[in-house]
Amino acid sequence: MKIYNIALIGFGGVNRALTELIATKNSLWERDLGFRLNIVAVSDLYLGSVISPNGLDAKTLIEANFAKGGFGRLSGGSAEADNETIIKSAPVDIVVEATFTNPKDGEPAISHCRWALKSGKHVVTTNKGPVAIAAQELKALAKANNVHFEYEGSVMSGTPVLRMAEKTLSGAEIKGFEGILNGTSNFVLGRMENGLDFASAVAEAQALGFAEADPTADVEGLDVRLKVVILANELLGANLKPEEVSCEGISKLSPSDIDAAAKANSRWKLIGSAVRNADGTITGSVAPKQLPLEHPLAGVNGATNAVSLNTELLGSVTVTGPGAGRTETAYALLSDIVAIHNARSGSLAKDAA
Ligand SMILES: NC(=O)C1=CN([C@@H]2O[C@H](COP(=O)(O)OP(=O)(O)OC[C@H]3O[C@@H](n4cnc5c(N)ncnc54)[C@H](OP(=O)(O)O)[C@@H]3O)[C@@H](O)[C@H]2O)C=CC1
Ligand SMILES: N[C@@H](CCO)C(=O)O
Repeated sequence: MKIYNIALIGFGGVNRALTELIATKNSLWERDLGFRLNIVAVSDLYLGSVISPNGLDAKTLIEANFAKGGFGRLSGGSAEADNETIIKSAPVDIVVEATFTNPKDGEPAISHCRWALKSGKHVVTTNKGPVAIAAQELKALAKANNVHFEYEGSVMSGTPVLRMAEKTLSGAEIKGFEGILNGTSNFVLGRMENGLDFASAVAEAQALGFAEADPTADVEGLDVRLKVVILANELLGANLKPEEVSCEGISKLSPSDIDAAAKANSRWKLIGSAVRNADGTITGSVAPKQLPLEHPLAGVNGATNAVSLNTELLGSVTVTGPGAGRTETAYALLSDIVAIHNARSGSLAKDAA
């Protein structure tokens, strides 16, 4: 049985949810997946950082109500978030990057991933910045250092879309996609249809753990823009940068726009899409669209996301599932670790044969 030592960078909703899963499910994972996870280091802007080579108790990490700088009171702890030292020096196999997504330049998360990969550590992340802005560089670094860079949760939370397409749609010739790719804005639009005002609906999405640290990224479409870039680059072989994707969010939609759509048997949805043009170039866009109720994406509600992949050989293939949520996104991290475990176990078996 394998034990993976891990470092958590950022200890907000997602990494706390992963810690809760570790506290309750390690024995199950040992039996069903063939590994356990051992948290050896944590670093968080608010709480500080801590390294404990033998491992930190996951239950204590969750239940202790640490104050600002609280990790400084632990053995091996500091009141400062010394990410660089933790990432480079902690004796871990996997760095779990779940700090805030910076839609402008992806930092500091890109540096976190770089430091980890250069130190020979696998990276699993739900952070969209490094994947949308620096995937090529980070994948090359991973390859050069014989480690993995995995990021299933960067699109549609724990709902498998990147790995599903890569593993099961090879040869189907994906020509484009359109989807609902932001849980917060979809949730907000639904709450507004029920008569709630925009600000209260955003506050609800924040309380439920769907929204970004700065929810402007959700409602102005910046988060979807990163996801369109990730999907286009991964599934269509594009080389898009976020600023090349046109972007409009939902903040200009008024209650009367929402009512007018309902009277016309339709619904506003924030749609992210990309298409391969006749000349081979790829065009991506993010914009609110008024969809007739019979449209397949019109019935996707709350924080659920869906993406329809337009393929040459299969026609349209639609994947639907949670697009946000703490535990749902922690599952994406687990799925990345399972992928690493299976790939490493497979190559060890091949070496032994
Ligand atoms: N929640 C969700 O449903 C989903 C989230 N994601 C992505 O996963 C990541 C984590 O999300 P979530 O846990 O919800 O976000 P949170 O805002 O709850 O947590 C992020 C944590 O990281 C800390 N942090 C921020 N900057 C740094 C830094 N430089 N060094 C160390 N710690 C830092 C924050 O501290 P402080 O609060 O003091 O700033 C906070 O504790 C984000 O990138 C998000 O976009 C992806 C899919 C779904
Ligand atoms: N804030 C994002 C999280 C998932 O990336 C959303 O609401 O979809």
